Amino acid sequence: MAFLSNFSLLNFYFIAAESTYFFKRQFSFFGRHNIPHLKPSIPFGNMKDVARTVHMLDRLQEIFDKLKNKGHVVGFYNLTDPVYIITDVELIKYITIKDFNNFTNRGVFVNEEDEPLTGHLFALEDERWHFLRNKLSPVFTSGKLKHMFLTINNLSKNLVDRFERMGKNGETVETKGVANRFTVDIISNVAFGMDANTLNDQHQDLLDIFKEIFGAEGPSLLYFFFLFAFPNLSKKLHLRQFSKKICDFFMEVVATNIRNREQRNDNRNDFLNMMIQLKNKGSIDGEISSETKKLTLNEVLAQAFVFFFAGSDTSSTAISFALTELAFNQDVQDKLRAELSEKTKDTNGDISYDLLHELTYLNQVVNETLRMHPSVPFAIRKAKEDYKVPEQNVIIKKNATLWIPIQCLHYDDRNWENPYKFDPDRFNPEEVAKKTLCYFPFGEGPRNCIGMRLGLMNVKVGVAKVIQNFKVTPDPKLKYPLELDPKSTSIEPIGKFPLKFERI
Ligand code: HEM
Repeated sequence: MAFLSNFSLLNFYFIAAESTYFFKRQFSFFGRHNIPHLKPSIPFGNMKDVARTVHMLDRLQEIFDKLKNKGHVVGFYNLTDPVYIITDVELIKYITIKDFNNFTNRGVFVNEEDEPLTGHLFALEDERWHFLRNKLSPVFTSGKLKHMFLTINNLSKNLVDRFERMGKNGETVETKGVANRFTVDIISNVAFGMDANTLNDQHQDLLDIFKEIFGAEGPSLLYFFFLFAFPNLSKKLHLRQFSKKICDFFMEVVATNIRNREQRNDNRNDFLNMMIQLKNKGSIDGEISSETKKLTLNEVLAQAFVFFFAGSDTSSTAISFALTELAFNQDVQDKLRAELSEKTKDTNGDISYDLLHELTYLNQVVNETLRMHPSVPFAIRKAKEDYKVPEQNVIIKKNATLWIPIQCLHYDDRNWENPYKFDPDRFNPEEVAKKTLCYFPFGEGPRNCIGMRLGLMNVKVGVAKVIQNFKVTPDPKLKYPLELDPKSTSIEPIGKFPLKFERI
């Protein structure tokens, strides 16, 4: 017994010494490389209390504000992983555009053997990313978007009906829940040709999956940050990004739709058919392409999945924040409604694809929403080789992770006057023409958001239709300025988005 307890004691000392060495080494990284940073704490680095009492974005903002004048690159410990935060707009242009070859990848979790759906555009690297990006870009040309617009416009009628039903008699509506249904219906339709109709309470299965990916039912935020920080270790440990249930569901639904279309020779002009063409012929009908290598079925399924994953919550988050800001800023809401009435007076309220692009104030409102509440608050890159930061005595080390803190840059008072005020006039076309904006809601460079125009269309149509039909006001319980809910895996205020919709 004595021997055993001596052995355990030795083991204990050994593990304690090893851990102390590990943490000391990890947490001295920025000190050794002369990068400004805030003192980390063991074992969470700069993530102490995050996802419990502090929102991740509030912590990032605190670090950015304290250190932004101390260097173009500052340090942040995501758990024990040192992450370089870029605070300078010129350097962001270097990283995302000029020196893109050194920062092509994100270095995020991919495990195609265990989870084929992780082999998607957002996560893939180098040649595989390049091949798929080239193949998928024609999906978002103007002609194809016009076609998608018809779907979105039709679904917006269901959106209005649902707000009307739920908001009857002055009831408060949790707006994000409804906006989620709208964007799930859109993306399911355009990405896998499925008439989900969740706005009319059909396909609860899709909503359950959505909630498992984005909601409280899914893994905690810290789990995702672990996958982010240690993608290779996570792969070795066979950790999953998405549960087997989610993967099986998607693979079954999309593969069945593909099979049915192939059997029926159904040549609908939509996203799924473009993917079927890429799988069977290597190119999309009517598009000139020098590369005719075909996509595999798994590649098609993973891309359909990433469109759902990257396209639905981003758009519904933006719609929910836009309506909430409009509820608290009635003057802006009135001005937007006046533009919509004026521009649609000859069309009986209908908005066509071309008219949508003439709605300048709507554009300003959506831009300002994405400035204050970017649905993707930071972009990620990984350095392939050591990188000397231009005009600074700083080296970004090979294999390091970089974050471009989109949201912090949007609140940076070096670039924006009165940044915490919701003011769509900052995007007035004459103002915009005068200066280069520090504005990255869809990222930057060749690796920017491929679905930008579709995302903007979803948000604009959703917001326009609601404001044409309802006066939107906040539930008295909702605090303004909005405070983010630290525990939520989505970006949402404490108490979510409770609003009232009074029919006009
Ligand atoms: C308001 C809506 C949206 C916002 C704010 C948004 C934002 C972003 C951002 C910031 C990135 C990272 C860019 C970078 O690293 O430089 C991104 C990437 C991406 N987004 Fe979006 N997005 C939206 C909608 C969509 C939609 C509708 C789709 C597809 C249907 C989509 C698909 C993607 C994909 C596939 C990537 C990875 C691109 C690549 O690595 O080549 N997004 N998005």
